[in-house]
Amino acid sequence: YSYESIESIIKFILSRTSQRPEIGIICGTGMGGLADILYEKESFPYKEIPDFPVSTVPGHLGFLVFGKLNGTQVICMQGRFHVYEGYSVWKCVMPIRVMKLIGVRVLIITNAAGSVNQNFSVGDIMLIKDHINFSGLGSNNPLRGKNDDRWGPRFSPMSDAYDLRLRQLVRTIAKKLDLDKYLKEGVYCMIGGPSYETVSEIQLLKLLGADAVGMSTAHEVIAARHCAIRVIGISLITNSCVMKHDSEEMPANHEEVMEVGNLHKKDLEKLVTEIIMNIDTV
Ligand SMILES: O=P(O)(O)O[C@@H]1C[C@H](O)[C@@H](CO)O1
Ligand SMILES: Nc1nc2[nH]cnc2c(=O)[nH]1
Repeated sequence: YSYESIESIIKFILSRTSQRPEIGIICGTGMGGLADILYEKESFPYKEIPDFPVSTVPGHLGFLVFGKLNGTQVICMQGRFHVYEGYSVWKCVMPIRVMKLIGVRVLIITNAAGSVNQNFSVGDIMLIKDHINFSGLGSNNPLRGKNDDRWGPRFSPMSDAYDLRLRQLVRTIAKKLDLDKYLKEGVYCMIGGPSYETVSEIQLLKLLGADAVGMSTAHEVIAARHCAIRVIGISLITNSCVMKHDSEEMPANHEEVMEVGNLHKKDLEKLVTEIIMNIDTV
């Protein structure tokens, strides 16, 4: 997508809504309900937006939702694009550039993830402090190819990808909401998927310093930071990864992932609502 092609997508969308949000949300698997916290909603099915990919994964509805929360305008991706769906990594992150041109300054990225850290429990919320972009370390990076300086520089730092002050805000809010017992902080590792990890792969990720593993987010964060959008990353721990060979534990499965997403919907809604209401303070 050239800069100009994103501009023409923007033209299509903005001619159909007067909302101009500065805060974006990406809903993880089973967390599409996050859009329910908005009112005065205007929803655009991805399939009706020119040049937009479509959602193919259960638990990702496929709507771009504009709406308000306590007077603050928000744009929400009810469904994200994964590389394993067959989309190129640059295509998966295209909506982030759309958000940039709409005026988004802060992006709250949520995902469902398996726990690698054995101190984490299903239902915990992991505030992402860093990521390991497993597939991106080779060359599957969303910024690969000719750089357009209108988005950002050729070489983008990532050592400060997950905004420190916003993380402090999330911690404070979690405490206030009495969610701090569920709040963990850690490193998210993105793998390509769609197969879940083998036991040996989980052991490897543990050695590398990963606390949770999933199939999204890192590429989105890279695209967001490249165009100077500040990022909050939140993983809902939906399953404990099997750490030992020949164990009787239940293998990871997408039904469980979606179910846990649904079960902890209210906690996430409360947290995200309060974050949005206080974002201007940092
Ligand atoms: O879109 P997210 O990262 O929340 O979804 C995770 C990764 C896979 O898409 C799916 C596996 O169950 O959940
Ligand atoms: N790769 C990966 N993605 C997930 N998404 C939700 N749970 C998992 C998991 O265990 N592994």
